[in-house]
Parts: sequence; C-alpha cells; structure tokens
Amino acid sequence: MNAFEINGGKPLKGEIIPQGAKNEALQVISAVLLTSEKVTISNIPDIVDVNKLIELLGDLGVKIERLNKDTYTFEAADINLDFFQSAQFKAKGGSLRGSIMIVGPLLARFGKAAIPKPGGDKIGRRRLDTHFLGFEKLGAKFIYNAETGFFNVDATNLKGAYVLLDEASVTGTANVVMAAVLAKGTTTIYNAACEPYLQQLCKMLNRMGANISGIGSNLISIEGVQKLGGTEHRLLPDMIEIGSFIGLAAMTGSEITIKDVQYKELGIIPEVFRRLGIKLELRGDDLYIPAQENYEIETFIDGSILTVADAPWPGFTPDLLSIVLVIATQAKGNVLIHQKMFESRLFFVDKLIDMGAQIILCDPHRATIIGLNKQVQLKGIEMTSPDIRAGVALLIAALSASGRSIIHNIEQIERGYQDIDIRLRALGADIKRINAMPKSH
Ligand SMILES: CC(=O)N[C@H]1[C@@H](OP(=O)(O)OP(=O)(O)OC[C@H]2O[C@@H](n3ccc(=O)[nH]c3=O)[C@H](O)[C@@H]2O)O[C@H](CO)[C@@H](O)[C@@H]1O
Ligand SMILES: C=C(OP(=O)(O)O)C(=O)O
Repeated sequence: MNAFEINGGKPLKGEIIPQGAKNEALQVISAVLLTSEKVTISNIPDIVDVNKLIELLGDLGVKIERLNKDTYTFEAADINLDFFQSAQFKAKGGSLRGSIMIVGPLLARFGKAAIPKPGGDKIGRRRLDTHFLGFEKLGAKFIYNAETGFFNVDATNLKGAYVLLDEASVTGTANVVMAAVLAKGTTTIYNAACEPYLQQLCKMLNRMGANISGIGSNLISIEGVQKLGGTEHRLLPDMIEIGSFIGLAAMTGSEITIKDVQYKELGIIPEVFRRLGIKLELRGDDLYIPAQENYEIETFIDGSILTVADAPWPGFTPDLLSIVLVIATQAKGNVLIHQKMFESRLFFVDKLIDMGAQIILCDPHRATIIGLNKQVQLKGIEMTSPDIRAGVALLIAALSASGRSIIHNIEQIERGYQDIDIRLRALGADIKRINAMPKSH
C-alpha cells in the first residue's frame, strides 16, 4: 500500500499552479451525456475520481479522446443503456460520489437511469433525497432497491415544474438542472446551490443551447429546449487546492505564489484566511503569500473568540474547514471550528493532538483550537488519512512538524490532488512515496 514519508520542518519556496477543479469536473463531464455532439473540456485534473467518471462514461458508450494531458473530447452519440445492469457498473458507479450526476442527464435524454448508491468520503451521512425529490417533481419515478443498493429512475416525459429543494445540495442542484434542461416547459429551482462550479455548469449548458437564467443565485429558471449541441469548456482552478496551498504556506512559514487563481471566483475564502492572520497579496491574478513567522487570529469585533463555520455558498465551503483547523493549531490566538454540514469530518484531530496540537473536540461538529503561536513545533508521527481533506490537512501538519511522519491511505488524498508529492517536491518539500502498511495491520 502506498504511503507518504515526510521529513518536515523545512520552509518551502516557489510557485505552484492549481489544478482544474475536481468538483466542477464531475459536473461538466456528466453533462456531456446531454448531447450527441462533441464536447471539448480542458483543464481536467488527472486524479482518481475524475478518471473513474471518464472511464464510466466510456463504458456507457461515450467516445472519448484525450487531446493532451488535460483536454478531452466527449461524444455521447450511442449510449449503451444495458450497461446499467452490469456488475461492473455497480462497482465503478458505487465507488464515486460524483457518478450520481449522470442520472439527471440520462433521464433528460433517455427517460431512464439507474445508479448504485454512490461512494465518496466517509464523512458522515450523505443523503440523496434532494436529488430524487427533485426528479420526482419533474415527473420521474424512482425505486430504491435496498438489497442491490440500486436506485432505478424512470421518466419518459419530464415536465417543467416548481422545485423547492429540501436543502441547497451542490450535486443535487446540478442533477436537477441537467434533468430540467430538456424537459417540457419551465422549471424553477428555489433554494438552489449557487457555488462557482454550478455557475460554470449552467454557463456551459447555455452555450450548448439551454435556456437557464438566475445563474449564481438560489433561484434558477430553466426553459426546456428540445436538443442540446456541442461546446468547448474550460474548468476553473480548484478553490479547495488554492485554500490548501494557502494553509501550507502559513503552517510552514513559506513564501509561495499560487498562480492564476481566478480571484473573483474565490468568494469569501481569502477573507477567512486573512481573519486567521495570514497575509495574502493579489499580484495580477496570482496569490502571493509571504513567509510569515507568526500569524494571529482575529477576534470578533466585540472581542469574543472567532468561529469559522461552513455554510452553503456564498458561505465558507466545508471542504476547507479541515485546512483552517490545522493552520489554527500554530496561530497566535484561539478559534472555534464549527463543521455544520458533516458529522464525521473532525475526528482526525486525534492525530493532530498526538502531534502536539492543543485541541478540544467539543462534539462531532465543533473543535476549539488553542493556537501554539509556533512556540511548540508539532512532531512527526505515523498516521492514516481518513478522508481527502483531512488527509491534506495532515500532510500540511507533517510538512510543518519536526522529524519524520508517515501518512497511510494516501489513495484518499490522491482522489482529489494531482501529483501532489511531485508538486510539493518542486517547492522544496521532503516527501516521498513509499510502500508501507499501517501499524494496525
Ligand atoms: C462531488 C462534489 O461536488 N462534492 C461536494 C458536494 O457534495 P454533495 O453535493 O454530495 O453535498 P451536498 O451539498 O448535497 O451536502 C453536503 C452536506 O451538507 C448538508 N447540507 C447541505 C446543504 C444545506 O443547506 N444544509 C446542509 O446541512 C447535507 O445534508 C450534507 O450532509 O458539496 C459538498 C458541500 O459543499 C462538498 O463537501 C463536496 O465536496
Ligand atoms: C467531500 C469531498 O468529495 P466527495 O463529495 O467526492 O466525497 C471533497 O471534495 O472534499
């Protein structure tokens, strides 16, 4: 099994280019199923989750061509609907959360779809009600077979409707939007998620001939059209990677420039890092982080302890809370981290405590961090990464720590971060890939 061995405590320096956004990739690649014409997508990250989805589309009969390292064309002219019944589909579809987003386009174009209960991180309950309740409003019927773990959905005649989503689910909104673009009449989606990746999806669909308005708001209106055509699309840089690199620079006291961040799409993210005391400078569209010996967490205006909590966009993304948490361990001051959306995403703090961090896990959703102000360095340990973002948070902790750390289960990290060891080595990090089993095995 692959693991990372890290010798920490060294400042890094240099420039790093963020990869294309994983979660946008999963949406727009699913959308190619909506047309028989060619769709070209560039800036696609070469990561496990995205590659699995591309492979799944290939199995469904989509003609795929890789034009260069990050650019693919997709042509969904002949789709093999029988593939749904295969064991292969169950295994592949089930291992990836993003695969749920093939349902909306398949319903829209072929009137039926099936999907195994999808995978993704084990970060708490992850329901799919929003997706299926939304499809139902458009006239679909679904049956969940608990024995096989399959959702079967039928919809020969999707009709536009008013859909009030039960929560602002990101993939749920994407799915309902994709189901509605070819439905008859007008669909109005209220309580829609509106993060930049969804905006990108809607803009791409409009270029394909869809008629979507309200993009970027939580009230989306879709006039169904008969047919969509091909287009070209470029993914945004991955904002979670950008946030992870800001965290890396702060924790390791490094001077790092993150290239071409598309700052205006980052929303509240830079401000949250600024409130933790991290200096960020926008140079053109690059984000420059100077080497900082210390950084001090602000308090709220009334002097009370700062809380960083997640919220649906334009609130702070839950995917960066693990990174914020790790940075806070070496800040001056204290902060309460409140992970509202997921209930099992904070348990990795055990490992940080083993490394010497001062953290009180108040309950599954909240942790109080007592910053060490870099007066006590974390020490390297052997640990296992529980999920993608905790994995990177631990990686950042290990790079800042004294001595050697081993991180197991790096498959979790690699499903979302492209060539992370190679890119960190280019900044001067002492990280290598080794073959090792966790101690408990
Ligand atoms: C492949 C993909 O794109 N994955 C992202 C997507 O997952 P995904 O689309 O699966 O996540 P959802 O937006 O559906 O929900 C995430 C969690 O937040 C809860 N919830 C959601 C909305 C809300 O208003 N209140 C609320 O409590 C849900 O019950 C769930 O537990 O969005 C999540 C939330 O940004 C991110 O963590 C995931 O990285
Ligand atoms: C939780 C995440 O991914 P997924 O939704 O694919 O599990 C993530 O990207 O942080």
